Amino acid sequence: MPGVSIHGAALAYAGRTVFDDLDLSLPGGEWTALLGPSGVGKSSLLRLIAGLPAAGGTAAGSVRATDGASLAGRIAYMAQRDLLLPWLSVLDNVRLGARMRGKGRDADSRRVAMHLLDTMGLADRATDRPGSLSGGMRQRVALARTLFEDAPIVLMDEPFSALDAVTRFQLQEMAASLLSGRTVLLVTHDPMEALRLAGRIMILSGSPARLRSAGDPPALSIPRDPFQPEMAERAALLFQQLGSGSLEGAAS
Ligand SMILES: Nc1ncnc2c1ncn2[C@@H]1O[C@H](COP(=O)(O)OP(=O)(O)OP(=O)(O)O)[C@@H](O)[C@H]1O
Repeated sequence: MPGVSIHGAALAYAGRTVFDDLDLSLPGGEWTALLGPSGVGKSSLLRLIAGLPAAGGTAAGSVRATDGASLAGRIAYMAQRDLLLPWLSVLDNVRLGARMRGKGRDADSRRVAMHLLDTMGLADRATDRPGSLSGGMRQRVALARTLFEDAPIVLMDEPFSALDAVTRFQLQEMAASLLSGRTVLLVTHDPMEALRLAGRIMILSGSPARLRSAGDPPALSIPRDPFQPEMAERAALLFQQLGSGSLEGAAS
């Protein structure tokens, strides 16, 4: 599975530098979690890696796959907003990427999309329009759409944030299993979520923002059991690390 190497990432809006000269490597086949205070630039970094434009801003940097091949068509990106198309059914939203590539209407893709919706507990809403769904349901459809892409590299921006605690727990497990062995970058505000799912945890903080490692997560199998004592200890430390980071910009 290819990793991703980001070099010299920079972003500014109206002369204000959000980050510059950032380097980050996403090891192939592993989950990397990205934590940091609100507004520090996590979504922007994810968008830059996805090759999306910084509307109204100036972005730079190189993003390459470690196998040397093009990244085109190998990245699935789940944005913070679900971006569901209101005029399409839930089922057609899940297979939207394939439809846009001129596929996705065959029985096979219908079966895969229906299976994902079933896993998300939404099989009975397949023919509904997104407007009739709750925020958490919409987020599950967006997650199903991301998984449907079956891409080796997956970028997810707070994919579980709108879910109730029990559904979040279940979908974290499901995503860990379905995306095991993929190269994943997960933006989250939840330290325990990062600790459950990621092989590496990075913190983005300060202004301009800098990246630093939060250290190794506990040596437990993924998805890690949050009820293990070492997870609670590590989460407490991560809270401290995040707290100190969030004041860096204000102090400087
Ligand atoms: N289109 C834009 N025009 C001007 N500034 C922007 C624009 N988009 C983002 N920004 C600014 O860039 C900075 C980084 O935003 P970004 O959304 O990447 O942060 P974030 O860390 O993902 O925040 P959150 O955790 O709240 O989602 C913020 O200060 C934000 O105000």
